[in-house]
Amino acid sequence: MTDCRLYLITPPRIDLATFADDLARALDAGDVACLQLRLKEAPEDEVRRAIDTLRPVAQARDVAFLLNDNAELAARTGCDGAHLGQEDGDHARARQLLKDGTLGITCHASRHLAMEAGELGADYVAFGAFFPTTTKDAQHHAEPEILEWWSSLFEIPSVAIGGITAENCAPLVRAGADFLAVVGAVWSHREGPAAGVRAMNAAIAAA
Ligand SMILES: Cc1ncc(COP(=O)(O)OP(=O)(O)O)c(N)n1
Ligand SMILES: Cc1nc(C(=O)O)sc1CCOP(=O)(O)O
Ligand SMILES: [Mg+2]
Repeated sequence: MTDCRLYLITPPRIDLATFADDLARALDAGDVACLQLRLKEAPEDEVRRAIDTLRPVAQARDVAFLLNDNAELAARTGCDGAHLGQEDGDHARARQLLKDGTLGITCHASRHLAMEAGELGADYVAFGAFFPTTTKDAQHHAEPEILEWWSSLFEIPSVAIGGITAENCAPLVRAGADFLAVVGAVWSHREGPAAGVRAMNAAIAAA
């Protein structure tokens, strides 16, 4: 029995009028540990409206609501935390702003970046991209060995990301990933997002 859980990320662009219902159906379909709001290129007022609409949907289901890229806005709007990349500002300042909230940090395929993130108090470190992805232009490639190495030495949870699907995720679960972060595997699932959540949970359990 694995402790690995699903970490859901929104598509980069959403239609807020319909997305809240889609999200509720997806979260009701199976276990989801957290939802990251990742609206690339949206102006701040649009991100705020999305937070106001989607945060209650997630939090009512005990799904942690994390904001991509902006720890200050996350702290001001009742989010449970933020996910920051290496180019997303001062991580130490973000740790202060978020107080007890969750801070996740992108570490690509770098042991050095992961140890740095752990030292400044990250709640999880994210490695990727493990597989080709069309969701973003990923510049780094990670192998499952980095998950094995990390989990053998550190207690801080790891997140695996990048092109992960129900079909290819087993080696990442077996290598010790604590969370699998996905966009396409859920939102582009051929039978819809709820089926995507069910398929990911079944694959994690079977790994
Ligand atoms: C869980 C998780 N891991 C990695 C990323 C990538 O973050 P970043 O490098 O800042 O890239 P963008 O998401 O901002 O394009 C993530 N968002 N979530
Ligand atoms: C947002 C993101 N970050 C990545 C990284 O490698 O840091 S890969 C990625 C895209 C994840 O989407 P999908 O599950 O559709 O591949
Ligand atoms: Mg970022």
